[in-house]
Amino acid sequence: MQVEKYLNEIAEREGTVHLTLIDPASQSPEEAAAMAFAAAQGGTDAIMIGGSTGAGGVLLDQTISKIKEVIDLPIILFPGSASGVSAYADAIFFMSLLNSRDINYITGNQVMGAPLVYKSGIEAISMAYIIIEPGGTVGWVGDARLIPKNKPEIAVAYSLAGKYLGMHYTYLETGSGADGPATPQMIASVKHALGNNMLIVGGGIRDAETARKCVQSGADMIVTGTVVEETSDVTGKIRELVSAIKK
Ligand SMILES: CC(C)=CCC/C(C)=C/CC/C(C)=C/CC/C(C)=C/COP(=O)(O)OP(=O)(O)O
Ligand SMILES: O=P(O)(O)OC[C@@H](O)CO
Ligand SMILES: [Mg+2]
Repeated sequence: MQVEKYLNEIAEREGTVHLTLIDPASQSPEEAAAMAFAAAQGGTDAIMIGGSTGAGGVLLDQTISKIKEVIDLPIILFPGSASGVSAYADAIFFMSLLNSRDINYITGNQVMGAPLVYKSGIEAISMAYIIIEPGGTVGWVGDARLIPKNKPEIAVAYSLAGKYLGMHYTYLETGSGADGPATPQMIASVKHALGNNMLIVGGGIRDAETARKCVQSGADMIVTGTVVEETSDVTGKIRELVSAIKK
């Protein structure tokens, strides 16, 4: 429970958690380590590692070990499949894509990955993963029945189902590189239904204003990936986002 406790305590103390997503397929392990170092300087709380395509094996392990050489922040796996499990990480978002049509994303990869998580001793953090329009690559890969962005009640129903199944975290995802995150109305409705359960929001968050709106609507944690990959000043960008969302 160490990493989950760490995140929940930050949410409690500072109002919000900032997570930086690094895709091991997008750059070399050394470049990933430089990004993670810069993100840590900017005040991010933890690093998420994953991608919807080709994010496993030696490259994943090396990326995590290089990052661990330069920072002390928790490294949390964000797996696109069972091959996204690595013993080098501290924890894994052990998620089920609740609105997938494909059983492999609901329980299949989890069954293949669970023994690896058990053997490696990394911490599993249970999470309901819910994909909203437009959904991006992850929506396509995960064969999600995308939730229309103007239908908060459907997102609420999925979030409650996840909570009643015992999942501690709920992730509202619009897809990496989306035009924006879930609407304030959807975030507010879902958080209201979840109560104390943690709500993560990600997809298309690029600036302080958008991040702040998510948090004011009820997000407990904000994920940014693309903006960090694209900026030339990672520390400055993270600092901008972090100072917008923390109290
Ligand atoms: C718990 C275990 C072992 C597996 C879970 C498997 C599930 C449910 C996967 C959900 C569907 C999926 C493909 C998720 C990928 C999550 C992810 C890492 C998305 C973001 O990746 P980016 O690399 O930013 O996006 P692109 O792929 O678009 O670049
Ligand atoms: O790359 P971005 O758009 O920041 O999205 C992050 C995350 O929600 C993707 O899983
Ligand atoms: Mg990617």
